[in-house]
Amino acid sequence: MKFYSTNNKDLRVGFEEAVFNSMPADKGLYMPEHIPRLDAQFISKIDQHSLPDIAFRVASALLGDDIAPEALRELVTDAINFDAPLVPLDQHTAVLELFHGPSLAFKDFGARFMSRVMGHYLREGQKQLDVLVATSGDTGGAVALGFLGVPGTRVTILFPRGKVSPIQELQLVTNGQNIRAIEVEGTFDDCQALVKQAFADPELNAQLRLTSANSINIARLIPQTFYYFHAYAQVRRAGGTEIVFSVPSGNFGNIGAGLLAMKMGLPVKGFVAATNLNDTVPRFLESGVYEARPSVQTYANAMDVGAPSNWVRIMDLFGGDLEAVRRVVHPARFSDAETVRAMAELADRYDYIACPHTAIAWLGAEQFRKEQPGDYHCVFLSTAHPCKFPEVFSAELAARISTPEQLNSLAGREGKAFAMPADFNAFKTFLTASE
Ligand SMILES: N[C@@H](CCOP(=O)(O)O)C(=O)O
Repeated sequence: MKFYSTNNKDLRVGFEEAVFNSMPADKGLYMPEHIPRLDAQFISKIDQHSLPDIAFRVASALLGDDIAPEALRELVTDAINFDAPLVPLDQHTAVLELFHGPSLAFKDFGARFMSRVMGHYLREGQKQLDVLVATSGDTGGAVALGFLGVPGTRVTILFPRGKVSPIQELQLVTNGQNIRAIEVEGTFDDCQALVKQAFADPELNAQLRLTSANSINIARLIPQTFYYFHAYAQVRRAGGTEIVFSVPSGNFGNIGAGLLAMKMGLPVKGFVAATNLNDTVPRFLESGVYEARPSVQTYANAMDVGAPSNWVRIMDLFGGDLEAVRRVVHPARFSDAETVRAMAELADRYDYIACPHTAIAWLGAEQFRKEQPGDYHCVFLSTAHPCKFPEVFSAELAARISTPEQLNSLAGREGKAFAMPADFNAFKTFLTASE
């Protein structure tokens, strides 16, 4: 499979180059040159397949022979070694829990797959790979665990100071070994802009072998399609056929992967793009005017993104046709007050404790059902375990949050983060000084 830049379809590169270069020099994003359709037979019998099986089929369709089948199967099975169960709340609504991996967030799908793809291509004696990642909360922790101790790699995580939850911060700053963290005086958008500027800086790229672990990297996006097919398989087992997915959205990689899955043949009735008050995309879908605004801090901090990177990919998937996007992607936005009320309602009505991001996705599903009643299944995505955000819950609800074993490894750990202004020269000096 070749990958083109969304800014120049004539620029085509192989998978390995797309992964390591992460972002084309023209600042577009890489997309597969054609979207393969999965075999209709396979889709019709998908309920007979396990998550690793589905993941292998989808990855093979997207990568062709870029990675040999046996190696790809091994890679996928090793990366996706945890489940993504669909938990029913009522007859027509279910939550897809994507937080059962090591960092307790859906980012483990992308980070684990990507680190293994890079491992597959890395050769001894090559220049050290400098992996840069900007995070608003969850991506950094997943990437850190994905690369911890991987020889030949060094990871630099940038996060906005004081804007991630205490547990997320521990996941970012306590890794040691080949993982370093920088707390940036600014927002996630500042962190993301610094990282993108680094990829566009010729001097830096002559000195260091830089790569991105954000969802601008196509290797982060591909594995996120797996769980949409897996959700469909589970809905089919429960006797359903038609699905609306409600996706908590920040950088728009998650819903972008869902739309890619749909283009590959996954039967979907529609998607809800559910945001917090960082609503650049809902505003765009409503008004047709794209205006990225500086992000504001909310309880659903991982979605505090003002300039979502992956929106260009979504427009590209629909050939730039906004009306076509609008037919499939339904916008929804919710305030902190609505989010907290939804968390309490989920607990009361269903005895389900959801993190703020998940609660926003549920609100999106509820809103869609009110607008378009019907016999379809609403699947809302749970992107992080609630134990990452105890401070957002009332004391009574916080006491009901389960403690997954993944949390134990953080207990009593001391961390370290370098403080830095949102200034490119300071970032560049940091990267080169510690070469
Ligand atoms: N929501 C993310 C922000 C980074 O987005 P990504 O799509 O590049 O992973 C986070 O939790 O850090």
